[in-house]
Amino acid sequence: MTDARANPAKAAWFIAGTDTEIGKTLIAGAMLHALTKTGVRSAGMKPVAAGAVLRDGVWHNDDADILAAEASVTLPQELTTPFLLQQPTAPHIAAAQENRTIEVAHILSCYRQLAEQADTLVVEGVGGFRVPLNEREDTADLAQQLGLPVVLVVGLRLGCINHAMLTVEAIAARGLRLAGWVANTADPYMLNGDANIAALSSRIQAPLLGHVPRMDALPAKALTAAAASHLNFSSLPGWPEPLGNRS
Ligand SMILES: Nc1ncnc2c1ncn2[C@@H]1O[C@H](COP(=O)(O)OP(=O)(O)OP(=O)(O)O)[C@@H](O)[C@H]1O
Ligand SMILES: C[C@H](N)[C@H](N)CCCCCC(=O)O
Ligand SMILES: [Mg+2]
Repeated sequence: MTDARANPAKAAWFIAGTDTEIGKTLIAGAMLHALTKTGVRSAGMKPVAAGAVLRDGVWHNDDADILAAEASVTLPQELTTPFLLQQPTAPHIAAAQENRTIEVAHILSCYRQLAEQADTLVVEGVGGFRVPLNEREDTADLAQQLGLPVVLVVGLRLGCINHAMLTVEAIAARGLRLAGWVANTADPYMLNGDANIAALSSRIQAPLLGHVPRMDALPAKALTAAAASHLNFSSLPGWPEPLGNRS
């Protein structure tokens, strides 16, 4: 089987999370924001998006729109989000409601086409790391078949240490490289946030890319830029040099 690994020229990362609604899109958007600033062609992919609204005859999903707004190249939504589903629910259920079947093979085909048109790609997962996509496959299979280094977003709240360790184990079990992790404040009232980050740091064998505090509600673009200011992605494999350093 050919897979996305066959294209070594591209730098790309898979954004996984400890759960749904813990900041994957925020961090993926921040990555794209930082990539776009380096001057490379950047694109986002949210291959499976559950929850869409119809505006002016076009189906929109917030995650897909946030990633597209931060990317430096505009690519067709049929490629960046091949499975755009209406209901905000578990994706295999949302797909069944529309008599559709999510196919990882189709996502890989779209990914390869995107990789021809961008230098860097940020691929956001859906929910936690083992969300079913169909009767046979889940998001971990998608990550494995893409073969990308993984960035894990840990949503800081009580219970996240266990969720993070289970996710780290599942990533390793699929032979994937955990390239870095982000501590994102999901619950601003969590007790002992720093001690929780220290506990995670001592157990996760990958660099901490930064700690994003709980920020004020801002428009999506401002929130993404604010998140980026707390993060340093330069240790990620394939991360481009800043514009001024390239010859
Ligand atoms: N550090 C933060 N400060 C302020 N708001 C945040 C922060 N992290 C996340 N949010 C907000 O919380 C909500 C959920 O975050 P986000 O959409 O990034 O989660 P997700 O993990 O991508 O969820 P999904 O599984 O649906 O893709 C969003 O409205 C986002 O702007
Ligand atoms: C709709 C939501 N925001 C996500 N996009 C989908 C999360 C699916 C979680 C499924 C599960 O693990 O039970
Ligand atoms: Mg998201």
